[in-house]
Amino acid sequence: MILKPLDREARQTAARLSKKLARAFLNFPMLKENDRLLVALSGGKDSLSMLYLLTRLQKSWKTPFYIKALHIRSDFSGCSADERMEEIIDSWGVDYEILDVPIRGRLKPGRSLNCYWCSTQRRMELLRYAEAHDFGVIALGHHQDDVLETLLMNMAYKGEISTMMPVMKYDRYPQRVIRPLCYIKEREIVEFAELMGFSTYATSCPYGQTSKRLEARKALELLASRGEYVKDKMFESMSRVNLDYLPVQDGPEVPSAG
Ligand SMILES: Nc1ncnc2c1ncn2[C@@H]1O[C@H](COP(=O)(O)OP(=O)(O)OP(=O)(O)O)[C@@H](O)[C@H]1O
Repeated sequence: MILKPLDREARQTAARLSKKLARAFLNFPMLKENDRLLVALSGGKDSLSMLYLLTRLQKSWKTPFYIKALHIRSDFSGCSADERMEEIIDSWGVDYEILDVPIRGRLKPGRSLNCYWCSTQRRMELLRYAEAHDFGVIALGHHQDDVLETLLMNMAYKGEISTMMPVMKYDRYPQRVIRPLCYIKEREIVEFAELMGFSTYATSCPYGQTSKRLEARKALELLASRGEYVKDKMFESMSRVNLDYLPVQDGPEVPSAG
């Protein structure tokens, strides 16, 4: 696969998105000096864009860190990347590894494959690999739209205000999981992937998106039809929780209106 040489527009877009990535690094405790960062690479537009932007940022970031990409290749068709992904990463000079994991083969008799189970298996493999190879941080390619869709889904179906965190840790593992694309919109990634020449190269999982996520996506797009700034406002709202104006049970008897 021949990647397009970066033209002026691609360079400008890369610079704009790198600023958003740097903002995420500055606002959340994503990386420490000399961290070893494992980039989870599906081979799709999001994680490929993330890998490119991280390697770009690595050159100018105030403290050094090491990057390696890991792709988990599963034993069912349509969900794994092929040699084109390897060509792209090779052309960027990034260290990477492909790990074969028999996800379908692990299914108990009578159980069928589903999105949640598969991603949990993948997450466990990433954590195990990170632990075995001394990586303190794992980067996932979720972007701002993913974070906001999850916020809407958790409110609507879980009755809870919560979402995917820009930085988090599992109780049983010392690794940090980070989402460096949390300020970047899906539209921006689509544009960037187009300019970079890997937009047509997408892995498509046959078990696809859940209908709840698709509904949350439609709701988000409807809200943002006034302007994409609405997504930034929604993201910002998560750092500006006004408990005086949320009907918290067991809160003060009569909250003060200030
Ligand atoms: N096979 C895989 N190997 C390693 N990491 C993966 C794999 N599949 C997914 N991931 C990681 O989990 C993230 C979320 O996975 P999901 O399947 O939701 O992908 P996505 O939102 O379509 O992103 P992408 O465009 O990167 O495929 C990805 O961005 C990537 O960081």
